[in-house]
Amino acid sequence: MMSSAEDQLCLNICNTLSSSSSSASSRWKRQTTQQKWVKKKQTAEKRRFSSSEEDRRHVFKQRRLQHHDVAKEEEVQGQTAAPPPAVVNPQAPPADETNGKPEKKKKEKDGVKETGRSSIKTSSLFKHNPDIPDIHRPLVSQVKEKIFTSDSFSDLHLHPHLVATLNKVLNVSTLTSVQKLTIPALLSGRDAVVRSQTGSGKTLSYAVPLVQSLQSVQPKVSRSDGPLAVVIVPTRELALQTFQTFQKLLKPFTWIVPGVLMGGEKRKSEKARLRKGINILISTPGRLVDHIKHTLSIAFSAVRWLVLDEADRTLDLGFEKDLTIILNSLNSTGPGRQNVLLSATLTHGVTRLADVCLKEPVSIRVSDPPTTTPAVTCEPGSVSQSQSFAVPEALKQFVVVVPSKIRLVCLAAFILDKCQFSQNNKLIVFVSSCEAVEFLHSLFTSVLSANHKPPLEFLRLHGNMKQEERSEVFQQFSSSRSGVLLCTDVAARGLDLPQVTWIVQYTPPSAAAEYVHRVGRTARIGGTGSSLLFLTPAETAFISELANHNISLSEMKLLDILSSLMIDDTYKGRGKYHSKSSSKALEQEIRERSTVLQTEFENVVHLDAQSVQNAKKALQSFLRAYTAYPTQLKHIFHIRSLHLGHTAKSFGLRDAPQGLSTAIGAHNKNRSRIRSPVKEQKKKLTSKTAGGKSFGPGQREVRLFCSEFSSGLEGAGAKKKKKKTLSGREEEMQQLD
Ligand SMILES: Nc1ncnc2c1ncn2[C@@H]1O[C@H](COP(=O)(O)OP(=O)(O)OP(=O)(O)O)[C@@H](O)[C@H]1O
Repeated sequence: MMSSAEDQLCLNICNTLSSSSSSASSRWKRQTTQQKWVKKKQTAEKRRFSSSEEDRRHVFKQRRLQHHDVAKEEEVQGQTAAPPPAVVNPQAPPADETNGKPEKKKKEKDGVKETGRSSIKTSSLFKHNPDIPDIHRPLVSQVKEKIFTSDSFSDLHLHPHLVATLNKVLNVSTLTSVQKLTIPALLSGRDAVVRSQTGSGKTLSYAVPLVQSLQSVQPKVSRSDGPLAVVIVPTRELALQTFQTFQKLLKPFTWIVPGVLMGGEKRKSEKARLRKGINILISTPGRLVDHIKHTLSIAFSAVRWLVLDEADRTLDLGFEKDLTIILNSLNSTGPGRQNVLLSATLTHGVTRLADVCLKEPVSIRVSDPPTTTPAVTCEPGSVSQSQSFAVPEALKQFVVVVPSKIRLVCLAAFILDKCQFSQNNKLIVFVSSCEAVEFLHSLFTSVLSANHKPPLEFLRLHGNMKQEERSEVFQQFSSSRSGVLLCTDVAARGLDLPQVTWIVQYTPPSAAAEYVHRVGRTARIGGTGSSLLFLTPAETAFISELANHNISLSEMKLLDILSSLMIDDTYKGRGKYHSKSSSKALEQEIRERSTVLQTEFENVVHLDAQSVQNAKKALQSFLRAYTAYPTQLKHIFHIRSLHLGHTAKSFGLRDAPQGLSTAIGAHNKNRSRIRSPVKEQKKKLTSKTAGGKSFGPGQREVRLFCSEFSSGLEGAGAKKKKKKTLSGREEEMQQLD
């Protein structure tokens, strides 16, 4: 029979299914939940039993050990008047009152209660959460793009060695839709603005005609000619990837030399390479500007191609200044050149840029618009203003609505489900700041990796890492078959990482376009993939915002995700649950296990002063990034709607930290909400280009503050000064290049 304390405990856990959970549970299809996790468990078991003999022995050994430990623990508990179970009723009399141990009394005073697991502190995870609203899913007609055509590269009258290289080295023979439209247009000498969905082969659509054109130049191109083509891309990793593509394409044309310039590399060695001669110059904007200013040997007199890949990003976040310098420099010396702008998200910014630097461009758009217009358009003249975005057809898009407090556990449960209990999943998790990436990386490595066999592999990528490490991680994740990459938006654009199965947006993107690029890291070139967007109950209007851009999401239920904690007993609750219990009991056990996991996170975070400090830093950077959402999304993502205490929990902090208010904004003590951080910046940016035309008013206040692609070579003083005014997201953006 249950003791009265246990009865109380049970009651309390049911009570903790308060507001949010109760409304969720009323919608919760009980049978389905139970069936779902039983099925999950069976699949996981099956997988385990079908694995190698060694693995099997290992699993059994683990289980034996666990049973042994549990038995031992029970034995000890039996001897020491049984401490309370894993989750404790906060209203129940403190443990020390029953056994009178002074040590426990002290911890109670600190607002921390002990559980059955040695020194596990409880966390009221399911209490006082906001209701999870019913999701309104507007009707959306998704924009579709056909990826492949029936034509092949050999139909394009390219140099036979180029076709052979495409077939044998790059393993491609059939043209994609965007390649079929773009390659002939560029071969005919036209400027072009190209929009097609992520992973549809845009790189080859400009790289093939560029190489075809340069290999035919007579007399033959030589290094001393300097740059004949300049390709601008927004991030270092993308620069590296693009450079590697050119290296492959140029195998038969050894006299044409590609080269890459990017922040983080040694400027001196780049200067030396420029002196020797680079014919196809791939660069991030900030570093190119740096060389324009400081490297005498850089000369653009022979440039006949300018490619701006991810052109809308190139214009985002106040980077127009760099682009103006580059265009000025090219215009002042070069002959007539061909210009190409590409992106999966053609926005008004790109249209303005097209007006400025393109001559009668062909507008190439591969899409089946939501209206009845033709499936594929290729028209000269004006560039499309459309704001509807295409996402890969085989991409399954999900959203989960999670109260702030439960976010961390929900992410962990999702990762465990995909990486521990299923096979061959490769996940990218997007987070809004470098510090938050660091925090999650170290927390998950110490809790999730340590608790599971084989250990889960977590990698991280963000702008505050040394370039060497960034490249290493990029290559490592590229070649791995499974694992989790925690990253900032530094990995959102253009990266072609093979076999990524899930994209998780743990913090929502700053715009629908960014959403498209993030999810575009999976389901590439006709492949399958899935994505999951985390939103808090206050942020669900973002679903309608995405619907405005023809993006439709299906809902994944929070409890479904958390139920993966039932698959094995690593985070077991009180241990009374079995598969034949009621579904109410199942929900209760899921919540208990979630609480056990959250408690483990909190224990690790509170292990020492340094790790508490790291969690606070991560929280602070998250809050700062939150203030950087653009004005038009502030009604969805406003710092005021965040609950500091709840948000702190998602960083493993037991309480809302003091002293954040000066950096983030005053902390409203009554409501525990965060006040608006800074007065919204009203000034608009209008920068002039070489042609004297304006790119138009900047849409984001952050444009005023930063040059996203700064090379990091400015004086330390200048850097320091800038930092004072930047938000977390902006700081991260500064590190992109
Ligand atoms: N014709 C083709 N046949 C098969 N694979 C191709 C073809 N063209 C390109 N690919 C492959 O498709 C993948 C995606 O190509 P790419 O990176 O150029 O896409 P993208 O449209 O630029 O994507 P994003 O918008 O995300 O930058 C690459 O691995 C590339 O090698």
